[in-house]
Amino acid sequence: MIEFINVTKHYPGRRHVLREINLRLPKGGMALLTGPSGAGKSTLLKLLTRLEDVSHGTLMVGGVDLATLKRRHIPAYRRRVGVVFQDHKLLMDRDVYSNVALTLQVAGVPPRQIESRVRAALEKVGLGDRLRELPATLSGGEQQRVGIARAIVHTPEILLADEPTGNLDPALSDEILDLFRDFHRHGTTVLVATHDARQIARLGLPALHLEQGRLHAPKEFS
Ligand SMILES: Nc1ncnc2c1ncn2[C@@H]1O[C@H](COP(=O)(O)OP(=O)(O)OP(=O)(O)O)[C@@H](O)[C@H]1O
Repeated sequence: MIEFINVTKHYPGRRHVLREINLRLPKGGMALLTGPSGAGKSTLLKLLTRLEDVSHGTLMVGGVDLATLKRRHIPAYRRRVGVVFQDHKLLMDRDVYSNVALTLQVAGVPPRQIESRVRAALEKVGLGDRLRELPATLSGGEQQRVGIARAIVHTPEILLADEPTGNLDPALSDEILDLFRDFHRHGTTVLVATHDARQIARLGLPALHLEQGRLHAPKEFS
């Protein structure tokens, strides 16, 4: 469960970016986060990953109050929350396998577990036979799949994505968003920020709409 209770966020020297957000996204639920550029979508996702702190209010994720989460517990928390970015932030001089394995190595996962987990994650995104290729030899959609494999290799409870199809053509966008829906069907809580009106209409998923820092959500989410 993700729960925002009267959450407000402002950056130093700026007026409020998010205002009194109230939201309950149940465990295993999926929603799209929509709204115009600058509405605060990325900021809301950054609060969930503890890249930014809440200014006022309470944010609970899977029973954890993020305001009181100790710095030393942040890495363990982040393993419970996978994140996919628009520009996938891959290491271009490392192959597909290494890009995904690195996150397990950094987390101190025993080396004998790493190979099977990386292979399983890459299988899930349809890249099980591309392990030794460099990102530059993959299409944009395939690179995004590597980013998704990296986000799910810890089998997170929650998967967040910030404009994951921003650079992709419509067919590839469909594939990527269908992949997120598959993870949701397997029990992962999924929140995807997008301003792609076509996807919003096609997926028929609940839309949480941000406008000038205010959230407009269907009744069951508030
Ligand atoms: N680190 C920061 N410091 C100060 N202001 C910021 C910071 N990050 C974002 N902002 C401001 O907060 C507002 C919301 O930005 P945010 O990136 O959350 O919006 P968004 O809805 O994700 O936009 P886009 O769709 O263009 O990515 C913007 O006015 C932005 O300039």
